[in-house]
Amino acid sequence: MAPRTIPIIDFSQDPNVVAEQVLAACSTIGFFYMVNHGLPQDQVDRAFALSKEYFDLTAEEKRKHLIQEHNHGYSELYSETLDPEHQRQGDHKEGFNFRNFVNGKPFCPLPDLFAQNEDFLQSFSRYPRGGEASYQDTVRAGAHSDYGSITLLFQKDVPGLEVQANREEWIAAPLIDGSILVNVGDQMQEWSGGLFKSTLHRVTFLPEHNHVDRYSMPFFVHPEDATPLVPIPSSLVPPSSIQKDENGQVLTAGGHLLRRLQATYTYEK
Ligand SMILES: O=C(O)CCC(=O)C(=O)O
Ligand SMILES: [Fe+2]
Repeated sequence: MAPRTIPIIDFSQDPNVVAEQVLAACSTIGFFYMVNHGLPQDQVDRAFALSKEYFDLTAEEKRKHLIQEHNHGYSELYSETLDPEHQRQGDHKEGFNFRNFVNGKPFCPLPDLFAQNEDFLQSFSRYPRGGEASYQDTVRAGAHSDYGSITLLFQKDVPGLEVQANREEWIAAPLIDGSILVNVGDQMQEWSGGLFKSTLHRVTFLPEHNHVDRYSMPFFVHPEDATPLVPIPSSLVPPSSIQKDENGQVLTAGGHLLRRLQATYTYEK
């Protein structure tokens, strides 16, 4: 049975205790808050300030770097639909995703603002205030699991994230000052033979969203595209079937990501 609240894990404890708590969280609810993690708050604040500065640019400026299949660039309001089976409309949020830097170089040319602040880049999302009245769903970012290994999420000012505990009940993921919310993604679930849970989560409209923009920064941790998604040898990892792609090959991290992006994004050429 997964806990009904998201556990808070103090990373300044004895590492063995931390490891036990991480194992318990990842194998039940698939989410935990990391506190005393050592990442200075002023760096987080600077990254949020950079994200605000970027989203405040004109639509024309932002559209110069529209996201394409390679998953790098700007996504406009409604262009991503995280839960295509249940949503009537795309997500009420805008975002900017970055691909891994290789040899210190970004995958594609960056907007000037980002090129001058490379140390602070991760995925940025903004959920603009208002809009619920004209929006057809009460959900702003559809229910989904993350596609990578783990995600480190920073939220600011207003909550809205919900996590599905026990595969049925939605529980709120409140803001906890100075914490990083960590969750297991699909790749980690595969590597652990299903021991670690890649849990559904979503963002819903809250009354305060009428007045306040909501910003979040998910840092999606991904391995090299060619990494196979096969269970790692461990006494804790149960034997499980290995996922294959359309060509009968073992599914890779990059293959899985591509599948998910194709199902959830509408790209403009
Ligand atoms: O904005 C949030 O709080 C979460 C967003 C999210 O789950 C995602 O972008 O994968
Ligand atoms: Fe997510």
